[in-house]
Amino acid sequence: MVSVSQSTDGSGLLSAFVAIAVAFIAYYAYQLVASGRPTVPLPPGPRPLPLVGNLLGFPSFHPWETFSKWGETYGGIIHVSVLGQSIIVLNDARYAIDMLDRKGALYSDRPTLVMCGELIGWDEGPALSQFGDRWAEYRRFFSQFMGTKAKVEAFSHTLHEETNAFLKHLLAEPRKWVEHTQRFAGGFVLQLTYGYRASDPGGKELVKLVDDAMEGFSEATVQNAFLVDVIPVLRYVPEWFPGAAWKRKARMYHDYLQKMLRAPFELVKQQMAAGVARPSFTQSHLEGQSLAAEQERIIQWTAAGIYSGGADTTVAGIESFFLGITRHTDQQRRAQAELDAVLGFDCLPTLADRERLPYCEALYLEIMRCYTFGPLGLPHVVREDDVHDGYFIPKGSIIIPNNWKFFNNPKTYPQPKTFAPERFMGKEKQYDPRKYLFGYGRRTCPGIHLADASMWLLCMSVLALFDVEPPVEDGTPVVPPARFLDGAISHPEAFKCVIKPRSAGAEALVRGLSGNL
Ligand code: HEM
Repeated sequence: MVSVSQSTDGSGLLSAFVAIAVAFIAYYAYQLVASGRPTVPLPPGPRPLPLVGNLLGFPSFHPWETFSKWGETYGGIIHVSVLGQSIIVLNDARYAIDMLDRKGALYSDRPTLVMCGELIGWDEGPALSQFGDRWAEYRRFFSQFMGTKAKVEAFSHTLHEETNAFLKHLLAEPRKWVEHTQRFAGGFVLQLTYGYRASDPGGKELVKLVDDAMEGFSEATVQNAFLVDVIPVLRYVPEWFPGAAWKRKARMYHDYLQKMLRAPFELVKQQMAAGVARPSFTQSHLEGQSLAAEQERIIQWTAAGIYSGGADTTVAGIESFFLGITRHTDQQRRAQAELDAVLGFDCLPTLADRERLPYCEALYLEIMRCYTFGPLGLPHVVREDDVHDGYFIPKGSIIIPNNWKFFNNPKTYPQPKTFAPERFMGKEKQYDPRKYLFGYGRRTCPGIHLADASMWLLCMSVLALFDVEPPVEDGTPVVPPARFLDGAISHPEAFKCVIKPRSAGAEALVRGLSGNL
């Protein structure tokens, strides 16, 4: 042990200082090695409180707006912590591409969501599975089924049939357009996955099953919407406990999910046994196979992943399109003029016409950007410690890409508050919003081609044959506000619009269409 007071000539003092400094350095180095932390700082962010971190300031309403405000102070990458859980918010798309896309092997896990994953049961399915063998198996099935535009073209007959049915419903009962949209989106994926039509007996009930189950998914994936995600030990609270209504909700959504997984699947099996099953994803994987229980469960979940992944998201996209064209009737007219010029009056577009309709395409993309229904996508988790752009990203951090902010970045989209489809035309074409909206890296939405084809065809068919306008009160159009609900998939708030066929010819065309009514 070194005693400073015993030294008389100063060299003892010096060696004592050196010894203390060496001890400090050794201790600090040990701490770094033990914790594995490099000597770089965390990304900046609002100051955390002891123990709870940023829990109190963490937004539960429209988090993308608060995240964007934080961005004005702290920049493109922000660190916050909630009860010791690191959360990294990305406000600059460059970070999302560099981290989630380019370092995909590191940034492709999912957070453990106690409510949505463990209690309701979604953690067994593709969207919340951790990066690993089972998840890779799901992705392999998705890719075989719908991984390219060419594969999706094989579904175009079914898509046209369901679009026709939608147009007929729209003509008959225009006020129920949201209900028709749900039926269209649910009905289309129902056919692909199980060969069952929404118009078949019991079809409506099957579509409702997915809506009920997806309501639980959407509600429970909002960051910290349920206290049990913040304080996991609450998972042990019994249902009868005062204030545990959320626990009963978890059971209700759990039951919906199990029903959604099993009911259509069992139906296909029964139909196959009776020799009346139509071709579908499920039928093709069961035909002539004797599957072990685990393999059967994977097929069941993959089918449910297609069915549930496609229904609610597509509805939100189509609702946003209706909102966009109701609010921007001049642009709606210009798109209709292009359709008339390219296809002729009272004609329906097909997927093959897409490239000949650049303004329609630009309108579709600008609505995705301005009226985004996927403001935060789904969160990723980093598997190991990382250093990115000089910042330390601790293993297990939840990464949230703030798509809403990306879509409002004036560097990528000049004058972002201006609705300008032209930004997606010509040589100066700006960044395609689908690159953000459908997620990142290895977890990029596997339904991207299917969703894009089905939304585009339905939206363009509506434009070709219907006018969609704001309601008129006292001689003045009442333009609906652009307000969105919370949720991983964010639907526009209910709004009114007036939908009429564009001409007698358009009406006659719709009446004559064949479709699964
Ligand atoms: C407008 C429609 C859609 C949007 C905006 C959308 C968006 C997304 C997003 C943002 C993710 C998370 C990506 C990430 O983690 O970075 C995702 C994942 C997923 N989507 Fe979609 N999606 C849509 C339609 C569909 C369709 C039609 C299907 C199936 C037919 C589908 C199936 C899935 C599945 C299974 C996952 C989980 C993938 C995984 O975690 O590996 N989605 N989607």
